[in-house]
Amino acid sequence: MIEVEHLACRFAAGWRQPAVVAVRHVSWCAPDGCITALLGPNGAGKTTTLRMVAGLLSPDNGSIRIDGLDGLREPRAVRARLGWLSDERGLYTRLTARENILYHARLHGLAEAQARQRTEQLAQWLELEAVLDRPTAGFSQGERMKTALARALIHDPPNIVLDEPTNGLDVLATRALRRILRRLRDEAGKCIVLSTHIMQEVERLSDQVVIVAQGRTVAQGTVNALRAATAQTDFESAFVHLAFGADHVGDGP
Ligand SMILES: Nc1ncnc2c1ncn2[C@@H]1O[C@H](COP(=O)(O)OP(=O)(O)OP(=O)(O)O)[C@@H](O)[C@H]1O
Repeated sequence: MIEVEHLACRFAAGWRQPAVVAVRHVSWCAPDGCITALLGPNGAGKTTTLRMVAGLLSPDNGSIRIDGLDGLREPRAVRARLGWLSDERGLYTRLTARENILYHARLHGLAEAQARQRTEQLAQWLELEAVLDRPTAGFSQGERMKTALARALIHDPPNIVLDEPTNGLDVLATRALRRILRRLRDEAGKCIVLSTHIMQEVERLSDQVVIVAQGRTVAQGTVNALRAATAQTDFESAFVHLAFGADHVGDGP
Protein backbone atom coordinates (compact mmCIF):
# COMPACT_ATOMS: atom_id res chain seq x y z
CA MET A 1 0.00 0.00 0.00
CA ILE A 2 1.24 3.48 -0.85
CA GLU A 3 -0.02 6.54 1.00
CA VAL A 4 1.07 10.06 0.11
CA GLU A 5 -0.04 13.04 2.12
CA HIS A 6 0.28 16.78 1.49
CA LEU A 7 3.19 16.33 -0.94
CA ALA A 8 4.84 19.44 -2.30
CA CYS A 9 7.88 19.90 -4.54
CA ARG A 10 9.47 23.01 -5.96
CA PHE A 11 12.36 23.08 -8.42
CA ALA A 12 14.74 25.89 -7.50
CA ALA A 13 15.65 28.54 -10.01
CA GLY A 14 18.79 27.95 -12.05
CA TRP A 15 20.54 29.43 -15.05
CA ARG A 16 17.81 30.78 -17.39
CA GLN A 17 15.35 28.69 -15.41
CA PRO A 18 12.79 30.24 -13.07
CA ALA A 19 11.71 28.35 -9.96
CA VAL A 20 8.81 25.95 -10.68
CA VAL A 21 6.29 24.65 -8.16
CA ALA A 22 5.61 21.26 -9.72
CA VAL A 23 3.56 19.74 -6.88
CA ARG A 24 1.59 21.92 -4.44
CA HIS A 25 -0.65 19.60 -2.49
CA VAL A 26 -1.00 15.99 -3.53
CA SER A 27 -2.56 13.30 -1.31
CA TRP A 28 -3.79 9.84 -2.26
CA CYS A 29 -3.89 6.27 -1.08
CA ALA A 30 -3.25 3.25 -3.31
CA PRO A 31 -4.31 -0.04 -1.67
CA ASP A 32 -2.97 -3.54 -2.35
CA GLY A 33 -4.68 -5.64 -5.02
CA CYS A 34 -5.73 -2.50 -6.85
CA ILE A 35 -4.62 -0.56 -9.94
CA THR A 36 -4.59 3.15 -9.20
CA ALA A 37 -4.28 5.58 -12.11
CA LEU A 38 -2.85 9.02 -11.62
CA LEU A 39 -4.54 11.06 -14.32
CA GLY A 40 -3.84 14.67 -15.14
CA PRO A 41 -3.11 17.10 -17.94
CA ASN A 42 0.45 17.79 -19.18
CA GLY A 43 2.53 19.39 -16.48
CA ALA A 44 0.08 18.53 -13.69
CA GLY A 45 2.84 17.06 -11.51
CA LYS A 46 2.31 13.31 -12.05
CA THR A 47 5.91 12.40 -12.89
CA THR A 48 7.26 14.60 -10.10
CA THR A 49 4.91 12.92 -7.62
CA LEU A 50 5.92 9.43 -8.75
CA ARG A 51 9.63 10.33 -8.67
CA MET A 52 9.17 11.36 -5.03
CA VAL A 53 7.42 8.05 -4.30
CA ALA A 54 10.33 6.21 -5.96
CA GLY A 55 12.79 8.10 -3.74
CA LEU A 56 14.44 9.94 -6.64
CA LEU A 57 13.36 13.38 -5.47
CA SER A 58 12.93 14.75 -1.97
CA PRO A 59 9.64 16.48 -1.25
CA ASP A 60 9.66 19.95 0.30
CA ASN A 61 6.66 18.98 2.34
CA GLY A 62 4.46 15.98 3.08
CA SER A 63 4.93 12.29 3.75
CA ILE A 64 5.18 9.06 1.78
CA ARG A 65 4.40 5.73 3.42
CA ILE A 66 4.96 2.43 1.65
CA ASP A 67 3.55 -0.61 3.46
CA GLY A 68 3.60 1.57 6.57
CA LEU A 69 7.30 2.47 6.18
CA ASP A 70 8.32 6.10 6.05
CA GLY A 71 9.73 6.71 2.56
CA LEU A 72 11.93 9.56 3.75
CA ARG A 73 13.34 7.93 6.90
CA GLU A 74 13.70 4.35 5.64
CA PRO A 75 14.61 4.69 1.95
CA ARG A 76 16.45 1.35 1.68
CA ALA A 77 13.63 -0.67 3.19
CA VAL A 78 11.17 1.16 0.98
CA ARG A 79 13.26 0.55 -2.16
CA ALA A 80 13.13 -3.18 -1.47
CA ARG A 81 9.33 -3.01 -1.47
CA LEU A 82 8.99 -0.92 -4.61
CA GLY A 83 9.41 -1.56 -8.33
CA TRP A 84 9.85 1.57 -10.43
CA LEU A 85 9.35 1.98 -14.18
CA SER A 86 10.37 5.46 -15.32
CA ASP A 87 8.95 7.05 -18.44
CA GLU A 88 12.44 7.17 -19.92
CA ARG A 89 12.90 3.44 -19.14
CA GLY A 90 16.58 4.19 -18.30
CA LEU A 91 18.22 1.12 -19.82
CA TYR A 92 21.96 0.80 -20.36
CA THR A 93 22.07 0.59 -24.12
CA ARG A 94 25.39 -1.27 -24.40
CA LEU A 95 24.14 -4.03 -22.12
CA THR A 96 21.80 -6.76 -23.25
CA ALA A 97 18.33 -7.02 -21.77
CA ARG A 98 19.50 -9.89 -19.58
CA GLU A 99 22.52 -7.88 -18.36
CA ASN A 100 20.30 -4.88 -17.57
CA ILE A 101 17.97 -7.07 -15.52
CA LEU A 102 20.78 -8.94 -13.75
CA TYR A 103 22.56 -5.71 -12.89
CA HIS A 104 19.42 -4.50 -11.15
CA ALA A 105 19.07 -7.83 -9.36
CA ARG A 106 22.59 -7.40 -7.95
CA LEU A 107 21.74 -3.88 -6.78
CA HIS A 108 18.86 -5.43 -4.83
CA GLY A 109 21.20 -8.01 -3.32
CA LEU A 110 19.71 -11.09 -4.99
CA ALA A 111 21.95 -14.17 -5.06
CA GLU A 112 23.34 -14.87 -8.55
CA ALA A 113 21.46 -18.15 -9.07
CA GLN A 114 18.19 -16.68 -7.88
CA ALA A 115 18.69 -13.60 -10.09
CA ARG A 116 19.32 -15.77 -13.16
CA GLN A 117 16.35 -17.99 -12.48
CA ARG A 118 14.03 -15.06 -11.94
CA THR A 119 15.32 -13.32 -15.09
CA GLU A 120 14.42 -16.43 -17.09
CA GLN A 121 10.97 -16.57 -15.49
CA LEU A 122 10.24 -12.91 -16.14
CA ALA A 123 11.55 -13.13 -19.70
CA GLN A 124 9.22 -16.03 -20.36
CA TRP A 125 6.28 -14.33 -18.73
CA LEU A 126 6.85 -11.01 -20.51
CA GLU A 127 7.66 -12.75 -23.82
CA LEU A 128 11.14 -11.24 -23.90
CA GLU A 129 13.10 -14.43 -24.58
CA ALA A 130 13.82 -13.70 -28.26
CA VAL A 131 15.62 -10.44 -27.44
CA LEU A 132 17.03 -11.28 -24.01
CA ASP A 133 20.63 -11.49 -25.21
CA ARG A 134 20.57 -8.52 -27.56
CA PRO A 135 22.01 -5.13 -26.55
CA THR A 136 19.08 -2.86 -25.79
CA ALA A 137 20.42 -0.07 -28.07
CA GLY A 138 18.23 -1.05 -31.01
CA PHE A 139 15.16 -2.10 -29.06
CA SER A 140 11.63 -1.11 -30.05
CA GLN A 141 9.53 0.85 -27.54
CA GLY A 142 7.70 -2.34 -26.54
CA GLU A 143 10.92 -4.28 -26.02
CA ARG A 144 12.38 -1.45 -23.97
CA MET A 145 9.24 -1.23 -21.84
CA LYS A 146 9.22 -4.97 -21.19
CA THR A 147 12.93 -5.02 -20.30
CA ALA A 148 12.45 -2.09 -17.93
CA LEU A 149 9.40 -3.80 -16.43
CA ALA A 150 11.32 -7.05 -15.90
CA ARG A 151 14.02 -5.01 -14.19
CA ALA A 152 11.43 -3.30 -11.98
CA LEU A 153 9.93 -6.68 -11.00
CA ILE A 154 13.18 -8.61 -10.47
CA HIS A 155 13.04 -8.38 -6.67
CA ASP A 156 9.31 -9.24 -6.61
CA PRO A 157 8.24 -5.97 -4.96
CA PRO A 158 4.72 -5.75 -3.49
CA ASN A 159 4.31 -2.20 -4.85
CA ILE A 160 4.81 -1.24 -8.50
CA VAL A 161 4.92 2.34 -9.73
CA LEU A 162 4.87 3.01 -13.48
CA ASP A 163 5.26 6.39 -15.12
CA GLU A 164 3.33 6.48 -18.40
CA PRO A 165 3.87 2.77 -19.07
CA THR A 166 1.95 2.71 -22.37
CA ASN A 167 3.79 5.68 -23.87
CA GLY A 168 4.81 4.81 -27.44
CA LEU A 169 3.34 1.31 -27.36
CA ASP A 170 1.20 -0.04 -30.18
CA VAL A 171 -2.19 -1.60 -29.57
CA LEU A 172 -0.92 -5.17 -29.10
CA ALA A 173 1.88 -4.12 -26.74
CA THR A 174 -0.62 -1.99 -24.78
CA ARG A 175 -2.97 -4.94 -24.47
CA ALA A 176 -0.12 -7.21 -23.39
CA LEU A 177 0.88 -4.71 -20.72
CA ARG A 178 -2.73 -4.49 -19.46
CA ARG A 179 -2.83 -8.30 -19.18
CA ILE A 180 0.44 -8.29 -17.24
CA LEU A 181 -0.72 -5.61 -14.81
CA ARG A 182 -4.06 -7.35 -14.23
CA ARG A 183 -2.22 -10.60 -13.46
CA LEU A 184 0.08 -8.84 -11.01
CA ARG A 185 -2.99 -7.38 -9.31
CA ASP A 186 -5.19 -10.48 -9.34
CA GLU A 187 -2.68 -13.28 -8.75
CA ALA A 188 -0.16 -11.52 -6.55
CA GLY A 189 -2.28 -8.78 -4.96
CA LYS A 190 0.23 -6.09 -5.91
CA CYS A 191 -0.37 -2.42 -5.29
CA ILE A 192 -0.01 -0.84 -8.74
CA VAL A 193 0.14 2.88 -9.42
CA LEU A 194 0.50 4.25 -12.93
CA SER A 195 0.41 7.71 -14.43
CA THR A 196 -1.28 8.46 -17.71
CA HIS A 197 -3.27 11.02 -19.60
CA ILE A 198 -5.09 8.48 -21.72
CA MET A 199 -8.76 8.27 -20.67
CA GLN A 200 -9.30 4.92 -22.35
CA GLU A 201 -6.39 3.47 -20.39
CA VAL A 202 -7.93 4.60 -17.15
CA GLU A 203 -11.40 3.29 -17.99
CA ARG A 204 -10.11 -0.10 -19.12
CA LEU A 205 -7.51 -0.78 -16.51
CA SER A 206 -7.87 1.14 -13.29
CA ASP A 207 -9.83 0.29 -10.18
CA GLN A 208 -9.55 3.83 -8.93
CA VAL A 209 -8.43 7.16 -10.34
CA VAL A 210 -6.60 10.06 -8.72
CA ILE A 211 -7.01 13.26 -10.72
CA VAL A 212 -4.15 15.72 -10.40
CA ALA A 213 -4.30 19.23 -11.84
CA GLN A 214 -1.88 22.11 -11.35
CA GLY A 215 0.01 20.21 -8.68
CA ARG A 216 -3.04 19.35 -6.57
CA THR A 217 -5.20 16.28 -6.10
CA VAL A 218 -8.65 17.36 -7.21
CA ALA A 219 -10.51 14.02 -6.98
CA GLN A 220 -10.10 10.35 -6.11
CA GLY A 221 -12.59 7.55 -6.81
CA THR A 222 -13.73 4.97 -9.32
CA VAL A 223 -14.50 5.98 -12.90
CA ASN A 224 -18.21 5.52 -12.18
CA ALA A 225 -18.08 7.53 -8.95
CA LEU A 226 -16.30 10.42 -10.70
CA ARG A 227 -18.84 10.35 -13.54
CA ALA A 228 -21.67 10.40 -11.01
CA ALA A 229 -20.08 13.16 -8.91
CA THR A 230 -19.84 15.44 -11.95
CA ALA A 231 -23.18 14.32 -13.48
CA GLN A 232 -21.39 13.38 -16.72
CA THR A 233 -22.16 10.32 -18.80
CA ASP A 234 -18.70 9.99 -20.32
CA PHE A 235 -15.49 9.87 -18.35
CA GLU A 236 -13.61 12.36 -20.52
CA SER A 237 -16.19 15.04 -19.64
CA ALA A 238 -15.99 14.10 -15.97
CA PHE A 239 -12.20 14.49 -16.13
CA VAL A 240 -12.44 17.89 -17.91
CA HIS A 241 -14.97 19.02 -15.31
CA LEU A 242 -12.70 18.03 -12.42
CA ALA A 243 -9.36 19.09 -13.90
CA PHE A 244 -10.32 22.32 -15.68
CA GLY A 245 -13.76 23.28 -14.33
CA ALA A 246 -17.39 22.83 -15.41
CA ASP A 247 -17.14 25.69 -17.94
CA HIS A 248 -14.80 23.64 -20.15
CA VAL A 249 -16.99 20.55 -20.41
CA GLY A 250 -18.90 21.91 -23.43
CA ASP A 251 -15.67 22.39 -25.45
CA GLY A 252 -15.42 18.75 -26.54
CA PRO A 253 -17.06 16.93 -29.45
N1 LIG B 1 13.72 19.07 -13.25
C1 LIG B 1 12.82 20.05 -13.39
N2 LIG B 1 13.18 21.35 -13.33
C2 LIG B 1 12.29 22.34 -13.47
N3 LIG B 1 10.97 22.14 -13.67
C3 LIG B 1 10.54 20.87 -13.73
C4 LIG B 1 11.43 19.76 -13.60
N4 LIG B 1 10.70 18.61 -13.71
C5 LIG B 1 9.44 19.00 -13.91
N5 LIG B 1 9.33 20.34 -13.92
C6 LIG B 1 8.10 21.14 -14.10
O1 LIG B 1 7.16 20.71 -13.14
C7 LIG B 1 5.85 20.69 -13.67
C8 LIG B 1 5.26 19.30 -13.50
O2 LIG B 1 5.97 18.42 -14.34
P1 LIG B 1 5.67 16.84 -14.36
O3 LIG B 1 6.65 16.24 -15.32
O4 LIG B 1 5.64 16.33 -12.99
O5 LIG B 1 4.20 16.81 -14.98
P2 LIG B 1 3.37 15.60 -15.58
O6 LIG B 1 2.00 15.68 -14.98
O7 LIG B 1 4.09 14.33 -15.44
O8 LIG B 1 3.28 16.04 -17.11
P3 LIG B 1 3.22 15.16 -18.49
O9 LIG B 1 1.88 14.49 -18.51
O10 LIG B 1 3.34 16.22 -19.54
O11 LIG B 1 4.37 14.21 -18.48
C9 LIG B 1 5.98 21.15 -15.12
O12 LIG B 1 5.68 22.52 -15.18
C10 LIG B 1 7.45 20.90 -15.44
O13 LIG B 1 7.92 21.80 -16.41
